[in-house]
Amino acid sequence: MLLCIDCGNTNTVFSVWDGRSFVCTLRTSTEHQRTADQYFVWFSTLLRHNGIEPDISEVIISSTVPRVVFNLRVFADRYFGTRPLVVGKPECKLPTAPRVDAGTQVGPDRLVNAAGAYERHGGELIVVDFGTATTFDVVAADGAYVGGVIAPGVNLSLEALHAAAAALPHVDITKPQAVIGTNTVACMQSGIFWGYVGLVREICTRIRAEYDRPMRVIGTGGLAPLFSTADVLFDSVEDDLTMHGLTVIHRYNKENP
Ligand SMILES: Nc1ncnc2c1ncn2[C@@H]1O[C@H](COP(=O)(O)OP(=O)(O)OP(=O)(O)O)[C@@H](O)[C@H]1O
Ligand SMILES: CC(C)(CO)[C@@H](O)C(=O)NCCC(=O)O
Ligand SMILES: [K+]
Repeated sequence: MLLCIDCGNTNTVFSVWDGRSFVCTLRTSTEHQRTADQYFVWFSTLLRHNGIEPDISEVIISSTVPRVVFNLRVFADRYFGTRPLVVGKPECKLPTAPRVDAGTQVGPDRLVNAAGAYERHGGELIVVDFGTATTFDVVAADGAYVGGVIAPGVNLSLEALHAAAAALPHVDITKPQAVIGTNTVACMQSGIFWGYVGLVREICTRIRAEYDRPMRVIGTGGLAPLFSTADVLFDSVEDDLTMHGLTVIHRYNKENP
């Protein structure tokens, strides 16, 4: 089985692919101190808890945090006897090379999202991912990542508000009943929720105008379903887009050694 690892700045997700579907998905916070042995204890315990034998023969990693990759490589080697494919490294090929400024290191999660979305939908897409950052990835007709937008993530904006203003509490993100809040929490929730609805709508409108072609918009990440209840922001919402992209890139590398 193939183990797909998506390491974000906040969370790391492990998903086991049996060739047809994801049989198990596990989430842990991203910590660069975590050792290969710690990963294995956590991973094998939870797999067994889910009734799955940790029978992993291949590993693919996408990491936005460079320093966690070393221990994940040791984990793959020590416990599964395999050399992982690491997205963004020269030995990991992409189905279509990105077209960006020379020397730019595109976040591997964005390259993976582009590959996953293209495989499902074909070209001319905007992928919106609500992770630590809210990212927009533009996918051309041939599947290439050709640029995008990086905005602060929803949780990050809320945390910044709480951290910078003594009287502002920590609040959870929800869709507020009204735009005009009549208490502090409601005011903050409204600012974040409707502010991000506007941000997503405006950025997609401007990308479409600049690109000057019809484009479909795919939403992904933990908060995409919540934002899709507010407005017609997305043509489709997919919670497994990054994981799907990892299987696409893995297959491409197997078929094009
Ligand atoms: N209503 C909600 N309010 C706050 N957070 C939510 C809500 N619904 C989902 N989430 C959060 O979304 C997160 C999952 O998002 P996702 O995996 O896309 O990004 P992340 O893990 O936060 O960031 P990264 O991938 O950059 O590490 C989870 O941490 C979950 O707590
Ligand atoms: C923007 C994030 C943090 C989103 O996870 C990640 O994709 C990243 O670190 N990117 C590097 C810069 C870039 O994508 O252009
Ligand atoms: K993510």
